[in-house]
Amino acid sequence: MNEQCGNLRIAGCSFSVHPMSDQFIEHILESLEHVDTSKVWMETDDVTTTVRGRIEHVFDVTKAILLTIADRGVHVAFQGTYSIGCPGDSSGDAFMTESRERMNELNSISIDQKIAAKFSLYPMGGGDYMDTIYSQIERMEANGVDVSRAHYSTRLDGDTHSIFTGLEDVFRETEKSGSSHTVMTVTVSANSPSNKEDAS
Ligand SMILES: Cc1ncc(C[n+]2csc(CCO)c2C)c(N)n1
Repeated sequence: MNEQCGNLRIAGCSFSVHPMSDQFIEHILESLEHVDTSKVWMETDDVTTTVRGRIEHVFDVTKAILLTIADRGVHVAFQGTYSIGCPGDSSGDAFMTESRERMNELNSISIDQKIAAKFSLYPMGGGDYMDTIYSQIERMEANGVDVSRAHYSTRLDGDTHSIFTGLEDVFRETEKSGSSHTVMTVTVSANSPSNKEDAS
């Protein structure tokens, strides 16, 4: 049954995946095809794919696309810009009435994939933005993610599910803390040959 969510704001992510493989076209197109995107507005062009809708579906779909490619063992980079607070157009708004059940979590959860990530949070239009950023970085540590400092971003090492749960929590909490427009950029590397643990 669909819920009415009139007071929810539309979230979105514009993202690219870059599989380091001669078969990059197949990896990109097949992952976009394989993942259930029925609960988000979606558009793909030669640079990015944009998904828009409820926060849970935006994170569910982006995580599932990354995992679909990484699960094939290919080295893949992901870059995403998540945003909430920009007024949506009517075609995207229609997806805000979708129910909360995530369409890809059952498949995704069976995939065990370590990743390295860096994220940057930009809470705009409300309160002390540095306080918000520092408290959200602390929240990440509570999720069992290995958190370390980096220039202009925070590095996260760990399991894909812990990291994406943490990123979604950070995004939701920043929104709740009064930021009128929140932007979060996320860069991920999976199956990198230069991964410290694998390289010996
Ligand atoms: C998620 C995601 N969406 C779009 C592109 C852009 N792109 C680059 S190659 C290719 C397939 C052949 O056209 C596409 C769609 C991307 N890299 N990742």
